[in-house]
Amino acid sequence: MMSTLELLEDHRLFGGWQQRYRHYSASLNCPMTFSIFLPEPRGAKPPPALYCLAGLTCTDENFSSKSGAQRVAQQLGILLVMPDTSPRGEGIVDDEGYDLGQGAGFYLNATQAPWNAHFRMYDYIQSELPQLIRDNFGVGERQAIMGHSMGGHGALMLALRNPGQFTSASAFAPIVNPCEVPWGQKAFRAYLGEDETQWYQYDSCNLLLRAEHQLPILIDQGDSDQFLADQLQPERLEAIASEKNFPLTLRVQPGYDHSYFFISSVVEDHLRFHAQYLFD
Ligand SMILES: N[C@@H](CCC(=O)N[C@@H](CSC=O)C(=O)NCC(=O)O)C(=O)O
Repeated sequence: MMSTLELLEDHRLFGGWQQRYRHYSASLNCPMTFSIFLPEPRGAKPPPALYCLAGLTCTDENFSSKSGAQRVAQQLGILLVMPDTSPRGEGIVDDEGYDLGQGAGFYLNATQAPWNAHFRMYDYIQSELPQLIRDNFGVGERQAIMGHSMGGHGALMLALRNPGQFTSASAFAPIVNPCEVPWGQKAFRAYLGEDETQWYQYDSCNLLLRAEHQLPILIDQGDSDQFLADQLQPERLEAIASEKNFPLTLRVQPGYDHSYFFISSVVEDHLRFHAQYLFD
């Protein structure tokens, strides 16, 4: 069934258009919102899409209002898709912690009650939303994915699990080994249950160990990030990549923390990185 889009906001921005839509999601079984940046058309070729996944406590509006990515997206001719981070609203189960429930979907398909009624962010980002974007916007075939923190986990995990779907992946301060850190363990136990073998399919370190298909990956990490030691540790993924000759670049940025001030400082590099693979 084709989902109807309700336009919520429409702004001119850097020569393109920043819009926000609501639609009914069959994967999540509830209404969802997403933001999208449409660059000004150039020539007959439609723009490629870059999916931007946000982190814990975020909606689609954190990336759209704080990253500053649209200026370079307009220059390069890249369409940005900024999804919400979970199902949300009345009637959707939640948790009192900021790191579980609404705002903390972890880009997976929950198998455990009560979460499994709505929390299917993996299916939403992997197939439902890209199809919706293709059906409703002029968009090219190529797509790439990036994300921050929990969204960095989502971007890397989705790219590693779906060979050929994304031309490149990048992340700002990602959770790379959720099976081994408190944020991931709490979420995976609640959403996927006690059987840890069910967790591995959503863990980028585990996926990279087994990956047979390569794609270019860029990771930026601030060394003053308050979550670096306990939750992130991107050097774990870098070590596996180096062992496998996988094209992953980890850049450690001195003095930067976990905030959108960090993201906005390096986001231009990420768009230019993806542009190398999104265009002929
Ligand atoms: N409230 C929490 C921290 C929440 C937080 O820092 N969220 C980050 C993403 S963290 C990993 O996914 C974020 O992007 N916040 C929104 C923003 O606009 O900065 C705490 O108190 O520790």
